[in-house]
Amino acid sequence: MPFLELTLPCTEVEQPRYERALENVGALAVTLSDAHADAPDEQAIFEPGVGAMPLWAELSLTALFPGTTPRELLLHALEAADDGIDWSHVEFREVADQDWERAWMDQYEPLKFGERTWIVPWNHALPEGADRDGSAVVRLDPGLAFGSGTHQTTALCLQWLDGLAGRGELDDATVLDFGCGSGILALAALKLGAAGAVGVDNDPQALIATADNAERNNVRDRLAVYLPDDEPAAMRYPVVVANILASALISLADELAARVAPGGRIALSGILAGQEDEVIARFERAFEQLQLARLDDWIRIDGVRRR
Ligand SMILES: C[S@@+](CC[C@H](N)C(=O)[O-])C[C@H]1O[C@@H](n2cnc3c(N)ncnc32)[C@H](O)[C@@H]1O
Repeated sequence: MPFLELTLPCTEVEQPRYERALENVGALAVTLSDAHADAPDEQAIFEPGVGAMPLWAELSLTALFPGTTPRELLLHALEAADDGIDWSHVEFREVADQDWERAWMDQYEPLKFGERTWIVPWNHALPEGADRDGSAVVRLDPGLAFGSGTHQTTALCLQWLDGLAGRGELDDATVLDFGCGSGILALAALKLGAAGAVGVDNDPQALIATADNAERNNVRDRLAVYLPDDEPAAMRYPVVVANILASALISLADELAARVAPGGRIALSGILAGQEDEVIARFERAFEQLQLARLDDWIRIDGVRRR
């Protein structure tokens, strides 16, 4: 079935409001990308996903509607949904479904993180090295959820988990993956020795992708998935990883801190270089030994929950 694709520029601040309006008028999927990613390579790095995050300074928001949707009617509906937004800048084009959803996966190759962590596309042969004893292999089909391993923010979290495993700090732990997307981090933690994992996401499609990937990796019985309000509030985790936007980390700081057991560890990702001080300022009361790691323009902050 062909789709009608709507694209419009937006800023990180505008993004949630725009996304809400698009979803309210029935968008099948809403995706964000770098407004200046013209080169095919950059487009390939972008991971399509319902509820994917704004990860760049200037964003382009793209929404998908059934191909039969009349454009004029859609614009009227958007104005009715939120007349405070200037919808005159939207652009339309028709796309075939395979262009939209999965074309990028043709370039998806196995990836190694740290000493032993492998992310291998579900349909790909196991690469040399991944079959060695001690390797932790996650078989992944991100589907429409964010989290294939190709984004720097995910890579920073996988490297962190791999490092914890190297020091035996995941053994028997239950890991909370807040903003689980495809489930990539929760699954990596399980493969690296965690006893259990909990994936939380506010996008129901991400929870489906996470559960499917858990089945694919034969760890479904050790992984629970929840929408944020359903996750048992009394749980305290020795290891928490949250790869969401800096602004979301800042507003969720107290909630996330409350989830980490005293002496437990947290890694925060999705932070653009330049945003780290603001994030540290919100987390330093609850966490000590804060450390920064950087990959390209992206920062990871990790720390230990004060006792
Ligand atoms: C950048 S993706 C990370 C996916 C995966 N954990 C990874 O590292 O690749 C962020 C995920 O967080 C989810 N998310 C964003 N804000 C959230 C919130 N306030 N509560 C729960 N999930 C959220 C999004 O739906 C998305 O799946």
